[in-house]
Amino acid sequence: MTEQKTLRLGIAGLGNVGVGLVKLVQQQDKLRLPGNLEISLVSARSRSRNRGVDLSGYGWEDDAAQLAKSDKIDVFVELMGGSDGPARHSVETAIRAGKHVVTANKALMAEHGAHLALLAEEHGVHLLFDAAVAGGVPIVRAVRDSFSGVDIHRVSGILNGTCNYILTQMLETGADYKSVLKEAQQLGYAESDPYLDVSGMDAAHKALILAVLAFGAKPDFSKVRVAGVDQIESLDIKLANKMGYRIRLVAEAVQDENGVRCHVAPALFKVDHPLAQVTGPTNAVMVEGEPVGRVTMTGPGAGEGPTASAVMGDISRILQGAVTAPFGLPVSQLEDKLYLSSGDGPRSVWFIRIRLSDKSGAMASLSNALAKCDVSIDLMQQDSSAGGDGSPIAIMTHPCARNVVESAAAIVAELEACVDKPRVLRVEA
Ligand SMILES: NC(=O)C1=CN([C@@H]2O[C@H](COP(=O)(O)OP(=O)(O)OC[C@H]3O[C@@H](n4cnc5c(N)ncnc54)[C@H](OP(=O)(O)O)[C@@H]3O)[C@@H](O)[C@H]2O)C=CC1
Ligand SMILES: N[C@@H](CCO)C(=O)O
Repeated sequence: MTEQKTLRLGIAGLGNVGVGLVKLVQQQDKLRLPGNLEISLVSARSRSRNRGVDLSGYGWEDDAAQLAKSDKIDVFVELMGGSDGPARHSVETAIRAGKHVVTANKALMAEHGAHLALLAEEHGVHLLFDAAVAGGVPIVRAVRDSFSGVDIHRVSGILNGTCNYILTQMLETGADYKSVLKEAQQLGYAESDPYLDVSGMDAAHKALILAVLAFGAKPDFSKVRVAGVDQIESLDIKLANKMGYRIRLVAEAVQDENGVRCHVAPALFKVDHPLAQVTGPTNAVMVEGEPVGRVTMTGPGAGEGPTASAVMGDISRILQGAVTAPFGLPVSQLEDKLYLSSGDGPRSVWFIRIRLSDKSGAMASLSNALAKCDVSIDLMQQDSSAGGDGSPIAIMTHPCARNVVESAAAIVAELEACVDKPRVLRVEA
């Protein structure tokens, strides 16, 4: 029998995920790892903070980049976050020093992934990031490795646990946006800057990583169209619900004749649609391609334990050996094929939420404005119980292009009877 390999870890970042990883390493006897792990060095900003785990046996390094190149480690685990600054610097330092790297940092991989992957290829080290997309769901590994024999045409789903938690809690408990976001932060789902979550940026980082893995697209974050949930109000969720829909933040990367388009936006799904049934911090990712058909993976997308388990999966892979290109294909083979879709895009049904003043003629001016732009109304719902300024009205249109409905919304916004900016959301088939 061959002797079991031992890897020495250096962990930079002892927040939600870092502490989760330390706990897992401390319980490694219960796991099925193909070797042994030792934590040699750890780093965080505050050395004195009580983190609820015993760190007394590990060396401490104030500077993550010093830790990254220390002779005392074999694997650098980056769990600090941030697309630049210490995260980027220390990962580069580790790779240049010949250390394997594991990171959960999607912002870093989306914005500098090609550069870091090339560096890792040149130095013959692992750069693994399974935790960066969908937390505990092993979708990175599945798309990169298991589906490398599949001609993928679409990857889509719910990729941000915080937003999904906010959207479901606001509906289920009636709580307001701010208090639910605070809960998501307390539960360890949100980024240290939660703007990244609610603006859709975090899901966009993840969607871009999936686009690189699924389509061999060269990463370019400026080619991702992003909208978040920060503009969604309880009223929108309530009106959508009354019409039999749920709002979800959906991310998608699709290959078509023009290349690969990648976008993130809130959209409405019928209550019986599988994505409408994904609640709380759960993520769901659907991969469609030939000859496999459609595969959906669902599971906890955020939080200490699930994310740490994904980091541990990557460390376990390093124990197994064989270094492969971080994105599956070598960086030299990634192609410039991401493109920003134009406004006309595929035709769709749209949900428009408007607040109209209670003056006579208000409804007539609204339907005239929509008719002028060729936006035809399929269903209309009024919520007289909502209170506040104006009467909330929700409309489902007949299918039309995005630029058509957006021009109509801009004209409606200028009507004297319109109290605030109309909300326009795509209704998914
Ligand atoms: N939370 C989650 O559910 C998930 C998170 N991720 C990713 O994992 C990474 C970590 O997330 P999370 O644990 O939630 O973040 P936290 O904010 O909880 O923790 C960040 C940690 O990094 C430390 N840190 C920050 N700057 C430095 C620095 N310059 N040098 C050394 N340490 C530093 C902080 O130190 P201190 O504690 O002293 O302030 C803290 O311990 C991020 O990239 C995130 O996007 C990925 C998937 C899921
Ligand atoms: N903030 C992220 C963490 C997991 O990547 C989320 O809520 O999904």
